[in-house]
Amino acid sequence: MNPELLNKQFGIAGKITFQPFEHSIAAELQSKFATAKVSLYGAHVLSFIPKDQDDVLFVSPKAIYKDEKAIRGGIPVCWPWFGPHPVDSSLPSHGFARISNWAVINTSASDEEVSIELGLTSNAETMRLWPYQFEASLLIKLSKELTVELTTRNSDNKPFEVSAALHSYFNISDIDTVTLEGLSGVNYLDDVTNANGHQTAKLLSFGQRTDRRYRTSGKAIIHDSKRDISVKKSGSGITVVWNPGAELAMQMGDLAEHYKNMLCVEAANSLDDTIVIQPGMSHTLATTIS
Ligand SMILES: O=P(O)(O)OC[C@H]1O[C@H](O)[C@H](O)[C@@H](O)[C@@H]1O
Repeated sequence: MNPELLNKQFGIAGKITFQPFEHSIAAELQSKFATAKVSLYGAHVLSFIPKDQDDVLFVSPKAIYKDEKAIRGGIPVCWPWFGPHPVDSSLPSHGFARISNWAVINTSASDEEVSIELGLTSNAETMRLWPYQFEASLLIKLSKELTVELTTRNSDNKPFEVSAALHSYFNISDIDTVTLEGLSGVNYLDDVTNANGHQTAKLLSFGQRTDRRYRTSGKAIIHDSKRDISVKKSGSGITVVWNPGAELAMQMGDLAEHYKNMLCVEAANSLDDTIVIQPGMSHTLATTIS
């Protein structure tokens, strides 16, 4: 598909247009309240800009745009596994959705909301990486809020297991001063120390490498000096909180010093919230950002 054909088939005047973007194509969405940009490579939301605000999402100025590489920032779709593959570490980290080209399935627009649905279906290449027939879709709805819904449908004749994350990178003023609310009283697995923990403080602060999987389905609020960002979710029993900290970030060519301006708060299915999907059934993991 090229942008002209996509504009003909799915473009909506003044609301949705398709443009060439790096090695792929991006959809630009414009609602009454905000704009958003979505790359078809990875079904990757790259920006969410409410009127008169800065981008709510962070994309690294050092992000690398090429096939087989995930874009550093925005909302990578980690699927059908989160983190390293459970048994074969040679397979792509965080699955293959974020390094696959997705198709446009549908677009729609009303006075209040603009939406686009992207799809990824099993094929010879995905069967090599993950031997199941599936239909995945990512529905992106832009109104005052941004909602992203990842639906996995099992179109095979045997059950399969999925872990996943909507790995949202938020644009923040300074990792040393930002705080995160909503995790108090929640148990977590600390992936830096590999130890279990329990959050007692009302606000979580950073300033060092943080990589935790919190066992919660509740909402979180980022308190930044310039605004609050609310991260709601559904179909998710795990919230991943990640910032690599200075030392690790400096080893990441596509991030480096820009780690200071990002915080990941991710609606996820992982650990004992890994989802088993029976043939013909589906599961939806969703996040709403405002
Ligand atoms: O570098 P990536 O493959 O995009 O992964 C980035 C990060 O994703 C998640 O937040 C994990 O919890 C981290 O352990 C990981 O480092």
